[in-house]
Amino acid sequence: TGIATKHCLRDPPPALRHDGQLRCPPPIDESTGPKPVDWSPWTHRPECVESEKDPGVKYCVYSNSRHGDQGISIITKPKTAADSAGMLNEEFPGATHLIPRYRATLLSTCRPRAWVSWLRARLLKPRRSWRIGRLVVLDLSFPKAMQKHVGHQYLHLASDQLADPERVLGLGRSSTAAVDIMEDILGTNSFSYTLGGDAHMALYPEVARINHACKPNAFVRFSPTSFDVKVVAFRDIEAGEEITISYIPMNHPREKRQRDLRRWGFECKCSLCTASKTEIATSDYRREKIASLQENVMKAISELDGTTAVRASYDILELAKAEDIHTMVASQYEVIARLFWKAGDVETATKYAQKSLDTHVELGYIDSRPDDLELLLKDFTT
Ligand SMILES: C[S@@+](CC[C@H](N)C(=O)[O-])C[C@H]1O[C@@H](n2cnc3c(N)ncnc32)[C@H](O)[C@@H]1O
Repeated sequence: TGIATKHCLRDPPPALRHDGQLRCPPPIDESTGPKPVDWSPWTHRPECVESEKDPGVKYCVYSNSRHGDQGISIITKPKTAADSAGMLNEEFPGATHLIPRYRATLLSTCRPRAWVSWLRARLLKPRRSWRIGRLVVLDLSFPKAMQKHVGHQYLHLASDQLADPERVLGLGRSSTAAVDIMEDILGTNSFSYTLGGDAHMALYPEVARINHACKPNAFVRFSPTSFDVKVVAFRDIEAGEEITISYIPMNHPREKRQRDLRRWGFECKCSLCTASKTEIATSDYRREKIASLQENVMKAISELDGTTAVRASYDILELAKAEDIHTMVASQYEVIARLFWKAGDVETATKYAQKSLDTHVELGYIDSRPDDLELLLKDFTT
């Protein structure tokens, strides 16, 4: 049932602030009441529908059209919305790397539906990022729980309640199966996103403008505490160079990457996929070798053959470096650390654990915290 938000204390005196009951809980469904009600933190009355397949399970559209500059709409279960409402008040921590002037450049050069590199950098340094928020978030179980036309109706409502629905409607569309424009836009442009522990899809209209490359120069980092995302540069991106991200895991050979991307509705034309035959063969050779060495590591671990596991892991590390798969380099340091830890060599394990953390921080994947190493080593023992 709904909660009458009018009667709760919006700004309790400091002495009472510890008592959560006195605060306004976020309204969770459409039955809160028809009259002037403070829907805070939502700007619209949440519209809800019961699952066809699972009676009793409800999904609602929650919108705040003033969040950021484009608003936010979330289609999810009431509990997830209530639990995550606090994220609306948060910003991505560590905002020191922002390059605000990017916004103007990005928006003015926007060319919908063009594959050509519309998104160009002025100059982006490694670990420098540009912060973006405002989106549509959709619980992945929602489309399966609804009749198609009901699902589409709620998707349209979610888009209509944003500050500028045109920003969503102007996005590229490439699905062959979708029957509805919003379904196509979400399928073409959204990311997997976890909210309240459940799988969701998230659409960030600005990130959606970034093309895929199999050797990208940037990646998207999601905030754990807010709805913001950052686009972080892996390396210096020159003025005029296109900003690219990878839509898929970065360590696969060309054929597998093309297969995966066809599911997104396109044939990849990035520089790696269109390189010379020799370059593609060289890259595929290394990536296939990484995959077979990973199998060797697993086999050696199951046979308690630490020496073989460590040797194969070093080989993977070198191949990942040669292929510029930065994320794999960082995680491979951790694999090596864990193998040494298992073998009882705490000193070497600690050295590689630190290298893994440093590489993640250098890449901008994580922000450095004083207890990082301690926490990682603790994880080795559990
Ligand atoms: C998320 S959108 C990217 C932005 C889009 N190019 C735009 O201008 O709005 C994904 C679509 O961009 C195109 N695209 C992205 N990366 C590509 C690539 N590496 N090769 C070919 N097409 C690509 C495909 O049409 C794909 O369906």
